[in-house]
Amino acid sequence: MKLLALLLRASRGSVLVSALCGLLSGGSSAALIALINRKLTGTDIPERTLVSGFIGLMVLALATRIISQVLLNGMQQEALYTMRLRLSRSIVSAPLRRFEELGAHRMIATLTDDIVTVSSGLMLLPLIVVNAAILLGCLVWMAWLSWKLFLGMIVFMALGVVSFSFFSGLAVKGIGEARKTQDVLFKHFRSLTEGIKELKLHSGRREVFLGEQLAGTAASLRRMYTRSLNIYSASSSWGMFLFFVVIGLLIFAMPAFSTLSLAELTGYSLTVLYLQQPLQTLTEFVPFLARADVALKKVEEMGLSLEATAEASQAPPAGTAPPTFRRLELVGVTHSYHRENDDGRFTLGPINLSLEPGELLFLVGGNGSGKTSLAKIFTGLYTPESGEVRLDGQPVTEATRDAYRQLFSTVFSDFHLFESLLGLAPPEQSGKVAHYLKRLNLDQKVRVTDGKLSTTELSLGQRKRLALLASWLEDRPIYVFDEWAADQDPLFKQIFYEELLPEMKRAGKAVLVISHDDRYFHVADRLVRLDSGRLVEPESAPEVRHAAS
Ligand SMILES: Nc1ncnc2c1ncn2[C@@H]1O[C@H](COP(=O)(O)OP(=O)(O)OP(=O)(O)O)[C@@H](O)[C@H]1O
Repeated sequence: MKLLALLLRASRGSVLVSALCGLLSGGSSAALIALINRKLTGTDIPERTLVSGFIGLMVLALATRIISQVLLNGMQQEALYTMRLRLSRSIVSAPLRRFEELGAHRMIATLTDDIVTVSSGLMLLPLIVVNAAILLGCLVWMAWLSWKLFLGMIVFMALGVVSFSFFSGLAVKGIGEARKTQDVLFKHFRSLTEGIKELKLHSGRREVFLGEQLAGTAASLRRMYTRSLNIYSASSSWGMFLFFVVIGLLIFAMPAFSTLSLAELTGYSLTVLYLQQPLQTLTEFVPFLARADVALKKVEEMGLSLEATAEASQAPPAGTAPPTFRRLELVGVTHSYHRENDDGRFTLGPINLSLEPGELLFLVGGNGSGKTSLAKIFTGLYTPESGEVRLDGQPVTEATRDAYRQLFSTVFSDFHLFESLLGLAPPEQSGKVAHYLKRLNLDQKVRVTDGKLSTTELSLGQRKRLALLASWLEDRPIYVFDEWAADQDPLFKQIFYEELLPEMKRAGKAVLVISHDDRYFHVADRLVRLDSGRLVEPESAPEVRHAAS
């Protein structure tokens, strides 16, 4: 079972000690039953020995149960911790394109739902060990009481296990199918939270979304899980039925066929009855374990699929000065998007383009012409399918790509604003941060304390200014702004194009600006235009200035 393998990976030694304690605990419980049995059916063992044996076994069962559970609790939390971190690292290490293809909704489903399901499954393991040990101990006791009855009992148990496994196999298949549908449900949840305004404003769309799409998927999930759980319930009830058949046979049929004493039969029946509780617990846990197993498989598949494509390169250690450059070139680079079940295919390139320190390069073109995709190749977020990215004449390779990315500071149009500046604003930089906030006209709105932003609940334009602040603090040699000014008011738009960009240029920064603001194209040193993924003849800045005026 995958769950057990997960724990074994966390600590083989602790699993063994814990399993041993669990076995001892279960064994002591079974021995208690044997002792009670003896006492009830009459024995020549002295009363004192029985009482001290009873107390000793009780304490042993308690202590070993606690040790077993405490050890397993520690291990399961350790395993979860490792799993969460490993998966998060795999997500960051996977190529951006792989991440986009898998889809954020799937990763959220795995990081949250699957990991919680695995966690619940792991919590059951200590109880399973203890109950399995009780079962085992009772079986040993029953074999000792009468091996003939024991053989009969084993036949019934085998029948129970085979039929239960058959049915639970069907149910596990159903749970696997349901898990796939759960990904679709998470996609709908994402649309629900991100499209809340659109849904609120249009009752017709809301009803189609909630009543058909979301409800349809939720109903499929309900049907699949109910079916699986019903199969489990039926097979577990069938197990209980077999159980009573055994008791019936013991009480009514056995006396007719065997010479067993009443005391032996009573002892046997008592043990069989006691067995009901651990058996029931074990069968009831199976669906949860099956679900946890499916979830763990999903976590591992996601991890493996991300790790299989993980980038091998390593960035220089954090805190080292950002690298410098003399010339960056794209030589014949191409990129295309393939989508399953979609004939439409967008191809970018081949593109030849260069950038040098102190240069303001504007990248313009219609919607969907490939500007953002090109910026992703430029910054090393996408690997070109063909052609090369060259830094100071040297091709950027798999091994150097992460280090190459450290040249850039970007604000993409779907930027993310972290709540803290993540180490970008140590106390000695506080004067600089205050200066930038004032420059961005945010000093009345936002404070930065211990690197943490007082708020990110701001207008889109203001949030973009904060993203620019982070970018300034990164102080990298190359800046990329993807339609940064699109959400700024006219005054700040002008400040951006006519003050901030020229300042960056004077500071020796190379800046790639993706823009639709033709009023400001004259600011560019060079302007290149993309049309359906192809660079059209670069226009010179003076011509553009003429066209814009
Ligand atoms: N994640 C993606 N998966 C598949 N196809 C994509 C993806 N992103 C973009 N595309 C395709 O690539 C084409 C270029 O997209 P891109 O975002 O690079 O254009 P753009 O020039 O930046 O557009 P805009 O001005 O609207 O921002 C689009 O037409 C789209 O079909």
